[in-house]
Amino acid sequence: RRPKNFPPGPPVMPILGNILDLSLENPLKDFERLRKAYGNVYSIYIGSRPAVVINGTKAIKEAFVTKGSDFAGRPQDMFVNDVIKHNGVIMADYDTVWKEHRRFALMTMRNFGMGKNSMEEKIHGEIQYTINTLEMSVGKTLSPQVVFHNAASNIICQVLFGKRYEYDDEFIKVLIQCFTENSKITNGPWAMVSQNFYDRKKAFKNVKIAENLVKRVFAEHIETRVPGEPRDLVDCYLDELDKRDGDRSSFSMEQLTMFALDLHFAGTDTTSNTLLTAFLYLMNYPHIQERCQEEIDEVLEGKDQATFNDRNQMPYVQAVIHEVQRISNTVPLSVFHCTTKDTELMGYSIPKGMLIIPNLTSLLNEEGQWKYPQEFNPENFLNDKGEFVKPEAFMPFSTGPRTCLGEGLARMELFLVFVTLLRKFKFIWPEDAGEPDYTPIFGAIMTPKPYRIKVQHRN
Ligand code: HEM
Repeated sequence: RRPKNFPPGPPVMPILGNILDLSLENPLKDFERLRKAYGNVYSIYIGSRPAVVINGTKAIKEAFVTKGSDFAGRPQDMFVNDVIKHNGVIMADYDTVWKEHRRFALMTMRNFGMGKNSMEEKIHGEIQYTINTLEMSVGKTLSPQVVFHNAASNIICQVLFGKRYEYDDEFIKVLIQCFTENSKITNGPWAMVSQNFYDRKKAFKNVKIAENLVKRVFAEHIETRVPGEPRDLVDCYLDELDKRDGDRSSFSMEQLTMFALDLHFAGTDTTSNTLLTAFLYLMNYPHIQERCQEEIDEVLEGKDQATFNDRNQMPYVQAVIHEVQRISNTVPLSVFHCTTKDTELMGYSIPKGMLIIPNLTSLLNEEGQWKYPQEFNPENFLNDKGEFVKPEAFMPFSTGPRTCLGEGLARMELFLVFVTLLRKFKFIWPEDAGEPDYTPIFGAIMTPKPYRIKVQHRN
């Protein structure tokens, strides 16, 4: 039975809890059904473990902004915590390790954002490889999955390791295989219910392989670095290690390993799947693609390449990119949180250590927030004067102290890739491709179903 004043929810079965109330293939519709039945804050039992599901702008803001620190923990007793040996930043609890590493990552990425070797230049450098690949397919069709995945992976590799990798490079191939397998193992349908279902050995082995790979890159860095003259995030971390007192600092080579893997993992599939969604819709809404191209041509006339600042002169393009992010629902249930102390939410009592599921999907078509909640329509982000506006419910990166650490980088990537490719190419839905299927494949990160694109040069 639920404790007094605990959020309501469906009746609980012994051992299984509410697991039969949720489709294990895709529970998003069930979460919405339960929201309608029990309100924006409700509870479910995953096996014998209670969890509070938070829905809608008002409750999400109260939890993660107004009571940010109360809701900023991460569960520490899940299988994934063991697999990553409690290291890294994504699953770190609300503690000094998390605070110091988060601050370090934000500061380092900001510093690389400026100057000659800036983030913009790194992104443009990588886009050139994407353009070359597309050039080879002009007039033909190609599968864009690998192209966008490769681009997103290489941009984050440039930031972390100062280099890019060809897609068939052993380093990147094996690293991605380890991530993909472990995502399946730790997020699999029964993963939350019982650890007996996990392929535990395989998950630990994959982490070991990934760790050894990045450790080799660190060894190269240690050999070739000039202290105080960092080339990338790994060099910055090594400088930081020099400065800190080894015993009392939360920085260590062990932490660096999972930290780097975390950033690569978090920065690759998220951005590449958003780009995949963008091009899926642009091909099937050619009038939207053309209107973007008109605006891009006008603003960039006489310029070699776009800068991130150009977005301020492109309200329509901005609206389309934001609408793509809304519709793609890339991280549908955010990353699970955990309460750091006994607290209250919307009048309910929530004890310390409670598993919290932020249902970001509930914001996508929330009543009163969107002009056209059920359709792909950039008007959702434009006011009557055609100016770009961002409704409060737009939170694909979550909100509060744990909000996505890579938001700045992701937004810059999305804008520069989108604008540069649309300026150069026309993207066409192949004649023999049939009706597009917009329903994504459910996962911790949503993925559009595989599709092909036809590329043409613009006149
Ligand atoms: C379109 C792209 C992206 C989306 C939609 C996205 C979304 C999210 C979301 C929803 C969270 C969970 C926040 C929370 O727990 O409240 C998150 C966390 C995180 N993201 Fe992203 N992300 C994207 C790109 C990136 C990139 C490029 C990086 C790499 C630098 C990154 C690094 C992280 C990290 C490290 C966290 C954990 C933050 C923490 O626990 O303090 N993300 N992201």
